[in-house]
Amino acid sequence: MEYWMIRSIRETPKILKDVVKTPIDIPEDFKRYKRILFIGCGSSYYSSLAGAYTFLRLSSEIKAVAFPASEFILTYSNLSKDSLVFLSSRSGETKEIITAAKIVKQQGGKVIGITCNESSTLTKVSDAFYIIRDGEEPNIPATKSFSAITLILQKIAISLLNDTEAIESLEKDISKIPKVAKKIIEDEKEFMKISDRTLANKSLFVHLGSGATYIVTLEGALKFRETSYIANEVFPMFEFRHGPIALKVHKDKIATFLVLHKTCKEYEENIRRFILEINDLKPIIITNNPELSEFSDNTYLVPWSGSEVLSIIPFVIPYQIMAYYLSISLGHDPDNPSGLAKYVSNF
Ligand SMILES: N[C@@H]1[C@@H](O)[C@H](O)[C@@H](COP(=O)(O)O)O[C@@H]1O
Repeated sequence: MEYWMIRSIRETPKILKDVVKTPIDIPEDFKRYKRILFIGCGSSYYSSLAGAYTFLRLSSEIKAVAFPASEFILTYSNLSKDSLVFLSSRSGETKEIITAAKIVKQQGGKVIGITCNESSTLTKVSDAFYIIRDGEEPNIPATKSFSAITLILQKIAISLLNDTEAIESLEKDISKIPKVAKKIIEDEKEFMKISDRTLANKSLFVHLGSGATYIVTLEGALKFRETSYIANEVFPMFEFRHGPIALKVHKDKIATFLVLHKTCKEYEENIRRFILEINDLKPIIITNNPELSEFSDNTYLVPWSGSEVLSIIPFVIPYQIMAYYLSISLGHDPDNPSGLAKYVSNF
């Protein structure tokens, strides 16, 4: 039996094509804001991290930061004073998001909503909004909607940069993402094999990433938690050496994912040494650097040659597919994970 989750993943290239074509028309008076907040819950929080990361890497003028909506409400709401705030929510109904929108407006900030649900409460409380057409998913774990929300946030961030040349080159990269996504999805069987070979019978998944791929590993770990109920730990790659490496005593029970975009040559040697250091964990390596593939029998070479900042979508799709097949092989229903709802309606 085939579940909705895999069908949604397969629809990713199609909805990304629409996002690529979506015109970005931020109202002129919103552009004066020099602080930008990205807020979401669950997968939409990780998309929000991608939005903030885009500014962090590419702009020295605009200060951007991402929060889970609950943390914004409890601790950081004063930051929305005079800020432009992107609130992302697939459903547009998550209660923390709606509460956050009200706080932002009370504080004099502007709210831009990003959602797949045009008739949602979020669109009603936003000053402006973007709709992801066909982004709604019958499956509870977000897949194509995660990619689409991530892409629109990154597209918006890029449109607000002050460097025409950089914008042009990044937009070229953006236009390549749907095709690359399609190519990766054609490798579905490969991920099924990795999942069968390596993940069954493990009780802890450890994920190591850096920069954009750190965000990928956060979302990837959430997919495994949601669909397979397995414990997952996520670390910026080299942080693993500062304590968590002690987990190696359980090496037979751990599946390790090393998810890496090509880095500058200067640090390649450090990465090689690190891979040797964790060799006994037999990492699954997901990378676009062919030179790292020799380090494991379990490697997937991501066909992405564009900017590191825009690598989140190409790198996350393998994770979504592996999570799907693991859930199936464990006999779970990936569309309706136990105890989870599409969105949380109370706060
Ligand atoms: N179980 C779901 C998550 O899978 C989802 O990511 C989150 C945010 O939902 P939304 O993006 O609709 O606000 O809500 C629930 O917790």
